[in-house]
Formats: sequence, C-alpha cells, structure tokens
Amino acid sequence: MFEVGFLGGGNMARALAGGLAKKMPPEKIHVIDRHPEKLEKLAADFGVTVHEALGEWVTKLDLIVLAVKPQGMKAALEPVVSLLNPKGAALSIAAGIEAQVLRGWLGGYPVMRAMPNTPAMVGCGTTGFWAPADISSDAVAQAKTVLAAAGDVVEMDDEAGIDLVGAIPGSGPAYVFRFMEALERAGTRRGLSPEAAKALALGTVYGAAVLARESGEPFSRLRENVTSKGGTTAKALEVMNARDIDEMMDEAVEAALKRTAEMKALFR
Ligand SMILES: NC(=O)C1=CN([C@@H]2O[C@H](COP(=O)(O)OP(=O)(O)OC[C@H]3O[C@@H](n4cnc5c(N)ncnc54)[C@H](O)[C@@H]3O)[C@@H](O)[C@H]2O)C=CC1
Ligand SMILES: O=C(O)[C@@H]1CCC=N1
Repeated sequence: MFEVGFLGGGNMARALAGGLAKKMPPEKIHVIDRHPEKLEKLAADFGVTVHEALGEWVTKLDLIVLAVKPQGMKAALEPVVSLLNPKGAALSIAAGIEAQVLRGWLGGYPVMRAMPNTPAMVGCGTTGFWAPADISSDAVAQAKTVLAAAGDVVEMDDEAGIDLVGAIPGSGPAYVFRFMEALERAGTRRGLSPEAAKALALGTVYGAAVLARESGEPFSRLRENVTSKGGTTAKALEVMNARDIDEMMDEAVEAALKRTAEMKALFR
C-alpha cells in the first residue's frame, strides 16, 4: 500500500483524507497544516498521521496532494522541493494553477491535477481528474484511489477539462445552495417557520437529485413528469423561463471560467 501526504489539512483535504481512511490503513495517510487544532481533529476523527512541520516523512511519500489555497501554493511548495521522493508524484487540487507551473515550482516533479467539490465531505463528490502522458501508471492509480474514496471521478482528456469541472461541479454546489436559499426565502416570506422552509427546500433538492440519479431519465422528462397541463408547476416555470434561466446559468459558468483564466494568467 502506498503512502500519501496532504499539504494543507483544510476542508478539501479533510474530505479526501476522511474518505480514504476508510479504504486504506489511516497511518499511511499523512497531513500537514499550520493549524494544530485542524490536525488534532483529523487524527482524532480518522486516525491519520499528522505533522506540524515538514521533515523526513515527506521523503517517503509516493503521492503528495497539494491542498493549500492557490494564493499560498508557491510559498508552501518552496520548502517541500528538496524533500520530494524521486519515485513519487504530486496531485494538485488547486483551482487555476496549471500543471506546468506547479511542475516548475516543484523543480520538474510530475504533477497531476484534480478538481473535487465539497460534497466529497459526505462521500458524494464529483471530481475531475487529469494526468499528463508522462505520469507513471502507478501514480495515476494512486491518485484515482485517493479521489474515488470521496465519490465519483471523471477522467478528463486534457487539462482544460479541469477548468470546466471547476466551473460546473466544483463551484456548482454553491449554485445549488443559492437556489435553495431562494426557495427557502420564498417559504419564509409566506409565513413558513425557518425550520419548515429549510426542510422543504432541502427535501426538494435532495429528492429531485436522488430521483434523477436512480431513474436515469433525462432531466427534461423528469421536469415534464411534474408539470401537469394547465397546473401550478407550469405557471412557476413560465416565470423562470421568462427570466431565461438557461442564459443565466450559461453566463454564470462563463464567469467562473473567465476567473479561472485570470487566475491561470496570474500564476504563469
Ligand atoms: N472548497 C472547494 O469547493 C474546492 C476547493 N478546491 C481547492 O482546494 C484547495 C484547498 O481548498 P480548501 O480546502 O477549501 O481550503 P482551506 O483553506 O480549508 O484549506 C487550506 C489549508 O492549507 C493550510 N496551509 C496553508 N499554507 C500551508 C503551508 N504552507 N503548509 C501547510 N498547510 C498550509 C491552511 O492552514 C488550511 O488549513 C484550494 O487550492 C482550492 O482551490 C478545489 C475544488 C473545490
Ligand atoms: O471558488 C473556488 O475558487 C474553488 C474552486 C472550485 C470551488 N471552489
């Protein structure tokens, strides 16, 4: 079994390490973070090996997962370079920093990229994964093992696919939560208690998602199943269509992609 280390023990690392701890010996999962309280919680919850400082342990890692915020990545990698296991590889989950750039910061070390999302915290992640052609099959298999422990993994043909994964399932939970907030507000405005409004909005989205997944039907068919001719749903959908929800989502995804391009340019 391989040894994996997470550089950064924040939200996403916690999600991935927590999932992985159920699939492999947790002591083979290492995490370093600047916040001792995050490390204590990771060790207590999952039994993973935690470190407050870099050291010899890094030299034994087969896979190092780069899980700090993009802005702090370059500084975080500098002291790591001299400790890297020459037989290993890196997997970055950071948005907007290209593999080539990371590879440069890591002195030529091989770098794969992934874009997870926060539902990974409950094992329901949707993660995009891409590996350059010169990465060893062992490293690819290890990276996929790490990512698959937190949900579905979709392999991308090229690195640009990672940007799209970022703009759809990566940021997407926030789009859905924003919709849930709006539905909840529509309830409270009409006199529902906050608890009831929250439960109704959550049940709506949860039930719709499970139905879509289990039935495998096209979303349009599922929508039609709800929409009786001349009924209430049709009237509500008329309002949404009049505001052009397709155009709105398209613009939202485009804005996320534009920001990714800006970030990539900043880090080049
Ligand atoms: N939150 C999300 O929905 C998604 C985040 N990502 C990416 O995942 C990465 C991590 O994001 P989050 O987990 O949300 O951030 P976070 O802020 O929760 O975690 C980052 C952690 O890195 C630690 N850290 C920073 N510099 C360090 C250093 N030099 N050495 C050791 N630890 C250090 C911080 O203390 C923090 O705990 C980011 O690059 C982000 O782009 C990717 C997909 C989705
Ligand atoms: O907003 C962000 O930059 C990160 C990347 C995908 C989700 N969160």
